[in-house]
Amino acid sequence: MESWIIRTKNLKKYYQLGEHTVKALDGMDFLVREREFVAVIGTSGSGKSTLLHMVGGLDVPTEGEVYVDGRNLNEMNKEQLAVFRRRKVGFVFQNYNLVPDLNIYENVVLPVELDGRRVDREFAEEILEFLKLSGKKEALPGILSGGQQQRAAIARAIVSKPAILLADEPTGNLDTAASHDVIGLLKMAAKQFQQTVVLITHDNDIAQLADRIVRIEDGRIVERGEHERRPSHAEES
Ligand SMILES: Nc1ncnc2c1ncn2[C@@H]1O[C@H](COP(=O)(O)OP(=O)(O)OP(=O)(O)O)[C@@H](O)[C@H]1O
Repeated sequence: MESWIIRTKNLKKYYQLGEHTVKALDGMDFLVREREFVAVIGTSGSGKSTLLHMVGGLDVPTEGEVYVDGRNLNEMNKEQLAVFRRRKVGFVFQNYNLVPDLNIYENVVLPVELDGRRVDREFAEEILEFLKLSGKKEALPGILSGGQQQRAAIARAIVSKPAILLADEPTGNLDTAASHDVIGLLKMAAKQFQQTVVLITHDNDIAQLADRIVRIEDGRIVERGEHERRPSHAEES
């Protein structure tokens, strides 16, 4: 049996702008297997970010359902959703969102501390080493390159041991070499720490690094990429 860690059912998100209805998502059945690395591509305005926000519990749908790790997000209240976001999901955005006054180590462990949990120092060090940031622990974000800052943001997303990582154009501010470096490391880290990744990108070359590419247009999936290479665990099951 397939094991879907993310499953949306007839997902719709409509925005009313005066007389006009913007159908950002228009009946989307988006499926991701456990530990899969999926790239979502599509033109500007096709609904990619909206989809990611729904899956990450950052926004609520107009209609339809979102299941993550067997739980229906629609059935969660505000507090449950906040806990879900803190524990189940790691977000990586285009602009890194690092706190400028905290050093890299402090930035990376901040979400765990804010969640009132004990920091697993050894795990944090392991991730930093994995992402080639061991030498930058004491550095403030401002002196790091874009690629290093994004790797720190990825370390921060992974350190709370979420089941899924949601990355919205994480290479949008990086050059080609840094982009490939960051996504290559993200992929290896996700494998190492057994996480599922959904990556939004405009960049076809970057998308090729994923296990599967899903293409969306006008709030609908137009290509599921099922012919693409599957992750080894899915082949085994
Ligand atoms: N809060 C909002 N109010 C009104 N319309 C919105 C809102 N958020 C998104 N939209 C519209 O929904 C559609 C999908 O937006 P979305 O940001 O998901 O697209 P995208 O594929 O991520 O685009 P991009 O690649 O440019 O980031 C667009 O037409 C956008 O203008």
